[in-house]
Amino acid sequence: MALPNISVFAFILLCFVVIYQYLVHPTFLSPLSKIPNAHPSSHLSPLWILWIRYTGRENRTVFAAHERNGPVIRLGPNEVSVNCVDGGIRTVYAGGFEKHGWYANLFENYGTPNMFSTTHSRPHSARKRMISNVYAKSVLQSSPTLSTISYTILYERLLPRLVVAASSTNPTQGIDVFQLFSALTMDFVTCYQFGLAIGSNWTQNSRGCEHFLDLYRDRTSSKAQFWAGELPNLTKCFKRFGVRMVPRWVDDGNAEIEAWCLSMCDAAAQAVSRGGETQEVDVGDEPVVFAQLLNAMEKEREKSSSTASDQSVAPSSPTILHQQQRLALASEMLDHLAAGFDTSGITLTYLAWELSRHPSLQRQLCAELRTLSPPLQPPTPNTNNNSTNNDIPSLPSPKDLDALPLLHAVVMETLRLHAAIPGGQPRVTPPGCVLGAASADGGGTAYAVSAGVRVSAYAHGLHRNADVFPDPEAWRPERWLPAASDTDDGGGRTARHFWAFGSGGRMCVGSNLALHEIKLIVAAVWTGFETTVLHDEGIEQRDAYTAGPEGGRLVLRFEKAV
Ligand code: HEM
Repeated sequence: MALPNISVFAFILLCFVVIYQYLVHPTFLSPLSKIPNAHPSSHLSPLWILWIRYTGRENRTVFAAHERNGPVIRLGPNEVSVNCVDGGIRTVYAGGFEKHGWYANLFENYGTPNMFSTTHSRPHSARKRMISNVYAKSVLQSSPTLSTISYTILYERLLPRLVVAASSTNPTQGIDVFQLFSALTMDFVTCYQFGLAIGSNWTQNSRGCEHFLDLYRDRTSSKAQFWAGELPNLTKCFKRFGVRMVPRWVDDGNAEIEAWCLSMCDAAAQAVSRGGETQEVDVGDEPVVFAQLLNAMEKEREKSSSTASDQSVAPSSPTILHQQQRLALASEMLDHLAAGFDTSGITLTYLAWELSRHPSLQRQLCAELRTLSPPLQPPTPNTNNNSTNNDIPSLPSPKDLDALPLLHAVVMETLRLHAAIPGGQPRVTPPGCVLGAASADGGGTAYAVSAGVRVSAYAHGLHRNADVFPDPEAWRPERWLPAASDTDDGGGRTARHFWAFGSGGRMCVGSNLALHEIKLIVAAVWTGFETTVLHDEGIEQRDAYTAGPEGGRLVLRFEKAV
């Protein structure tokens, strides 16, 4: 008789524990219970937000939930989202909260961490110190290598293509600029990483570019990212039993991309060692980013081997890299290459789309670009002496380019409305975290949040705050002109809400390179040409972490500007 009583008692106890753990605590007792739910089930289970992510609706849905419930909302039992500056991005990102494991799940290459995928602050800072110098604005603006690369890409690769396109008499013929801009930005970033001789030349190799973009889109497809990023253990477990949540071709494509980047790294390592021996590397062929990281790693290795008690660590030659170092370099390079080309290509595509639909603004921009000395336009044939040689063109100064107000406004407004990374940037709360802000007039609420909670902000939502950006869905570059910013504390509020590059210690390290190359490319296109839209079906932005056009293309017609 005693046994059944014990089992009944144990069963009832178990029910109580389950009810407490999964219902009472998350609903009433957890510090998060005071935060408004994005969905009626958010406090009980992560299933709703997982489903929203799986179906590719996260950015829009989370923003709509913020509109209903305020700047701090609960997405799941252990997850919140913030959509404000004070008590939001200032606390989380400027506060140095560590990255969530989602980054390591998705962004490691060769099974090796890199700056972007590293979750903990200390190893991240060590890597950042090694490399960030080459992306500093002053270094980029004075780099003879970047200047040679820019000249080659714009004058020898891009402008001849545009001249041919603009001389076509067929009014239905155009250029897929999503592909063209992806090619150009890939060429910029890989040539700065590895030098002109090793970096890509996709601006003149559409087939190669198309093949890579196909592989890359499989790698970044919503479903592949969902399984690998959100449910990595389940995905691995399924795979062990032969069920592939991420299709084999995605893994094969990844392997091909990794092999391509590794081959560029190996070639760059050889170029560095040849340069060390002969000092005869052309300025445009210097592998700036790769060499910077390689040298920093070598210094680090020498320092640790001289302090190590075991002095038997063999010295390495840059050409014979240890496999571990070789993969660490390649993982970093592949990350910069991917982070760099896709985001800038997307930005240029939306900028081109908006400009092509705003012809009068296009003409104003053209006039501004023509004030540059020299303007960045196709070389004119030298007719004075009947010579067939063209005048040798040169580039405008980076500082003059950067000082053009309308160009800057057009770029900023595109980055606001069509942020290339509109998705959540997940971090983890430390102990003693408070989110949201109680204002002096009694409005707003501050919430104490326990440690270990996933917290994200989204550029998609921050950039649609109608108090800061009136009529937020409209593309209005004038918001960023000096006259407009005079009206709101000198542009401080708009600047604080601008989050296209993130903020804090994990903010985009390549933002200066991105802005520089984007402005150069815009100047090269719209100084001498006018564009109109031929095909823009599928131009809506994907709802994803990195978000290009749904249709994967935008076809524009190019004509010579008068
Ligand atoms: C328009 C162009 C670009 C946009 C909108 C952009 C945006 C961003 C954002 C939002 C982040 C933070 C992401 C997060 O924490 O989840 C980031 C980080 C990063 N970006 Fe960019 N990016 C651009 C161009 C570039 C370029 C050209 C490079 C490299 C050459 C680059 C390299 C990186 C790296 C390495 C990180 C990680 C930084 C760290 O963890 O310390 N990005 N970017």
